[in-house]
Amino acid sequence: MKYISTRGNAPELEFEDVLLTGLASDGGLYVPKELPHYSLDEIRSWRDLPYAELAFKVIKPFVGGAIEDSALQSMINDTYAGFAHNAVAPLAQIDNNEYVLELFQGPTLAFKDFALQLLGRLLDHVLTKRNERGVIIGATSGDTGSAAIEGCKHSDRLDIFIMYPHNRVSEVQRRQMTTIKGDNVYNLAVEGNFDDCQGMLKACFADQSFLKGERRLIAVNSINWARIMAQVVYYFYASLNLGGPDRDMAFSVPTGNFGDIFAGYLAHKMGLPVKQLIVATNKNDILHRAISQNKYEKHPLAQTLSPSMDIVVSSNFERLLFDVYGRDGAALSQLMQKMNTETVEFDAQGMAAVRQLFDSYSVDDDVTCETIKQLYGETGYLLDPHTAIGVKAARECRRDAKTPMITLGTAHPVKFTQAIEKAGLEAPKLPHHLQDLFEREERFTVMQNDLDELKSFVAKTIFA
Ligand SMILES: Cc1ncc(COP(=O)(O)O)c(C=O)c1O
Ligand SMILES: N[C@@H](CCOP(=O)(O)O)C(=O)O
Repeated sequence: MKYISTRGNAPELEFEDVLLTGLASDGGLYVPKELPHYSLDEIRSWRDLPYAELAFKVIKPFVGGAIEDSALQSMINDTYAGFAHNAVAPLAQIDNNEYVLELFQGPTLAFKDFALQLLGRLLDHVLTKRNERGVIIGATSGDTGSAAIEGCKHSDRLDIFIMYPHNRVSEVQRRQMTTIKGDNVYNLAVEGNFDDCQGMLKACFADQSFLKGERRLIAVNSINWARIMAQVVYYFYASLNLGGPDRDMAFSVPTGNFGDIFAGYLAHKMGLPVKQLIVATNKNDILHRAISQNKYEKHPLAQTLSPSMDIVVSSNFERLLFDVYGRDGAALSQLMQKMNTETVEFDAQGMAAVRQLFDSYSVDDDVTCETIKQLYGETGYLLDPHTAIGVKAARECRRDAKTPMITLGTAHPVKFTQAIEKAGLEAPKLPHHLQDLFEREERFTVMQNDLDELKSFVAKTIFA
């Protein structure tokens, strides 16, 4: 499998090199040159597979021959054996034909575990084979950070630096990152927001001279293709468990960096019958406005009760726009420059095609809390605020009642007790493995929103 950059001016890479990078050298994101496509018969034949076996089927073509089958299958098996539920991604029914796909059964209680617990293993495997060391710099609004640290903390091939917006993640999220003991783990509390952190991360890829050519810079955010690849699997899994591929499915996806919903779009392009994908946003609704009004206009980032989705510059939207612009890297490159500084209207025909599959909806904090309360009252099922935004959007945007509607349950409610309490409900208890989280010692460094400070911190640490 070959990978190309969305901006059309970077070398084509094979899987291993895509895994060991982040942004392409032209500033774009890597995507497969050609996607695998499956017939309904092939997809149907996967119906009874356990999650890890299905994951192997879906992931293998993206890896190509880069990793032997037995090693790949065993990394996948080990990854999902660490999840709390035997089904790995169980479906909870919340109404007639309406479901939550629980993607929070992994060790850090958010959907990020699906890709990041595997990514840590893949990175370690490939770096060991090449006898190389890598530096991870990651940006998180709360969940990617802890999942990446959990996935990479055992690797002596990696140093991992995670930037998060100081005082803008939940207390559980922060403690999940800052209490991990590991000589290779550094938490950086940046005086800024998630966009600032992600902006610095991208700037590090653009100029890597601070690593003196001695270390490889690797991304754990969804700009890394391997993240998206692993997230495609659960769309197939959910559908197959509800009668797919012999019926259409609709998915509502709490959205920030557009990685998770982009994985759903890929599943559809790979042959899975998907009737509707709903982009569910909080008050940071740039994607909702872009899709519903064809107007891409940045508003200042708002702090909400769903902090993981407090994102304005949504990286993976570029991967969708690449298709909207007929995979023309030069045209997209110009467009992306324009989107940094101007309000942009996208190609009308391309956006009309997008709207055949995508709908969007924005939910504010009050309605998020009302949704948590209402669903708990109806069913006794407790939603986290991000998933609540998905459920609300699903109910508002549903096109028909016959198609099963699956909201991606992106996090466990215990991570976001502020919203649960604001909804007038009692916060759940931490699971057993995190029971002493509030007694553990924290380690983090507060840092200005300053690229030079970040680069010199990283360089000083790894070359000490
Ligand atoms: C709990 C939760 N829900 C939803 C999202 C949004 O996912 P994406 O960034 O892939 O759009 C995130 C983070 O990105 C998250 O942590
Ligand atoms: N919500 C994320 C933000 C980063 O998104 P990613 O999927 O690109 O890693 C977080 O919780 O960190």
